[in-house]
Amino acid sequence: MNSMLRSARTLATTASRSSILRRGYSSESVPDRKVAILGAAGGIGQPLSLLMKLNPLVSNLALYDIANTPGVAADVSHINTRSEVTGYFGDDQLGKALEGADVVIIPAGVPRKPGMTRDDLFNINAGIVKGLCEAIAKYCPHALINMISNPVNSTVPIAAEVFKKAGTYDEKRLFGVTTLDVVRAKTFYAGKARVPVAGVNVPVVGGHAGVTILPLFSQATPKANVSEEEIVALTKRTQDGGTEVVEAKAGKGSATLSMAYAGALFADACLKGLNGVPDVVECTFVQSNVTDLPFFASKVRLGKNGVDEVLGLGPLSDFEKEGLEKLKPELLSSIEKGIKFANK
Ligand SMILES: NC(=O)c1ccc[n+]([C@@H]2O[C@H](COP(=O)([O-])OP(=O)(O)OC[C@H]3O[C@@H](n4cnc5c(N)ncnc54)[C@H](O)[C@@H]3O)[C@@H](O)[C@H]2O)c1
Ligand SMILES: O=C(O)C[C@H](O)C(=O)O
Repeated sequence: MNSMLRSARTLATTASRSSILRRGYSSESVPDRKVAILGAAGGIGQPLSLLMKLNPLVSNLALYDIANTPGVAADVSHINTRSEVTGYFGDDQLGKALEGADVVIIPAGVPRKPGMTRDDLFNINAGIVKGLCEAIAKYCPHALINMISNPVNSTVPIAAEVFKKAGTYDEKRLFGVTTLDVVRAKTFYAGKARVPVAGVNVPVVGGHAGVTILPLFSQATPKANVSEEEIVALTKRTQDGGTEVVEAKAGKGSATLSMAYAGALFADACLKGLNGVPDVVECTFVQSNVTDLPFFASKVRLGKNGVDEVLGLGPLSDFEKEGLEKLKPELLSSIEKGIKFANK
């Protein structure tokens, strides 16, 4: 029995070491990193907590929610990976959850039901995000913020305004998580192009709601014989991906598992950037000069201070150019709605 336990322990240690080595580190050089998840007991929060517990770049995992985090934290903490896990709940414990955090991931807030748009979540989620960002400004003003709560097109501008008021705003550290759009675009493209999904890349730009989600299939790799008609259908399916899940869940919420996966990918990219791993590039919704809109999702190089460089759009097809012009009014109005709310 003892020898069985020993081999299991050796396997876990070897797995964790080799995954660190795969990420470009020597096993001695991985710095301590604290990640806080706000909304950790929710549909996204729980599987995201699990995935972040499996990430060897995390040394301290703080799980915060208004309730139920002690159970989630106790459960996840038994997994034999690197990070220490602590559960926090209620306003009184928010400061402790945030103190010293390098990355704060925010999936707190209500999800959609069939028939709703993401903007229909604004009235509840805007207040939740505002309150959480006020606490972030106080307890971990230098953390990288990964905003998942919808409507992302408005919650990111709300966060920016809260940080500006507190005097802590750094545009390099605030990210709207649009990785799920990229994950979907890759999956749908691989299916149509009949290529192995593992090697597929598709940038997705714009925002994170309906037509503001603009996948750039003209830049998808590997190149494949996909007709214009199929590109139109792939674009629509990517834009409606969230709604597809909301309808399939029929009142029981929106994407949680694929979102947890996407959120974990993006947080991992942020941690790698912080740790100085070169050439970490992800699409994300950030303060931007790429278009005339103040916030825009595009490829971003991540570095030791968060955003290292916001990359341009590259060549667009006529269909994508048209999509870009179409998305601007809606995206601008969602951004302005967020800014107005934060300043009222
Ligand atoms: N960015 C994206 O691509 C993407 C994808 C999927 C879902 N979402 C959004 O993520 C959000 C969460 O979705 P879900 O399915 O996990 O919802 P959920 O209702 O299952 O979980 C939300 C959690 O947030 C918690 N919460 C509420 N107020 C809080 C506060 N003030 N502080 C801390 N926690 C608080 C709740 O207690 C709950 O546990 C929704 O707004 C949803 O639209 C975004
Ligand atoms: O669609 C939603 O409401 C959730 C999320 O934004 C998604 O894209 O799945």
